[in-house]
Amino acid sequence: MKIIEGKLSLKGDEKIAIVNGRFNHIITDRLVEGAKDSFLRHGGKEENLDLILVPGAFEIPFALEKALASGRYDAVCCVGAVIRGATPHFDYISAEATKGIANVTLKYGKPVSNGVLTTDTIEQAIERAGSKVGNKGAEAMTTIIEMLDLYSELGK
Ligand SMILES: Nc1c(NC[C@H](O)[C@H](O)[C@H](O)CO)[nH]c(=O)[nH]c1=O
Ligand SMILES: CC(=O)[C@@H](O)COP(=O)(O)O
Repeated sequence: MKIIEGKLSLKGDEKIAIVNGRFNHIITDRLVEGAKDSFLRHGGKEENLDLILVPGAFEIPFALEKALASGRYDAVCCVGAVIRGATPHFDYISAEATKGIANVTLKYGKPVSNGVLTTDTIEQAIERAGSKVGNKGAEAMTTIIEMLDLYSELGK
């Protein structure tokens, strides 16, 4: 059986954007740091990495659409932090952000990852932004690095 999977390495010329929802920036700043660190450690060049900032997770799909439509990027890493409050707002924001990212991704056929935290508590978010559970921003970047290599494997 032939197994086809992407390697965790970049060629060095890949142009990647991070789309970050600034809401809960105490958390999302750490997710961006993790994503950037993963990009550089896997062979990416800092001049090929753009950071696109939007107010919150709800606006991520819009920025993702514009970034991919521009043709400037080989892949996009989305990060954000939706943390439950006292009203049902959490359910709507997290659902729309997730659905929006998925819908836009399918439109362009380029690797996109979803590093948007959806947590019940700030503690859970802290644990996923570079402490006990890891850094979901770094994981999201590593995902598109693997997917970029898989795409090139499949395109051969
Ligand atoms: N509560 C959170 C939000 N809310 C803001 C929305 O994302 C959006 O910016 C607003 O509704 C205006 O359109 N955003 C997050 O990223 N995280 C939250 O916890
Ligand atoms: C995810 C949210 O929108 C949430 O943080 C807002 O908090 P609240 O539901 O208390 O207004």
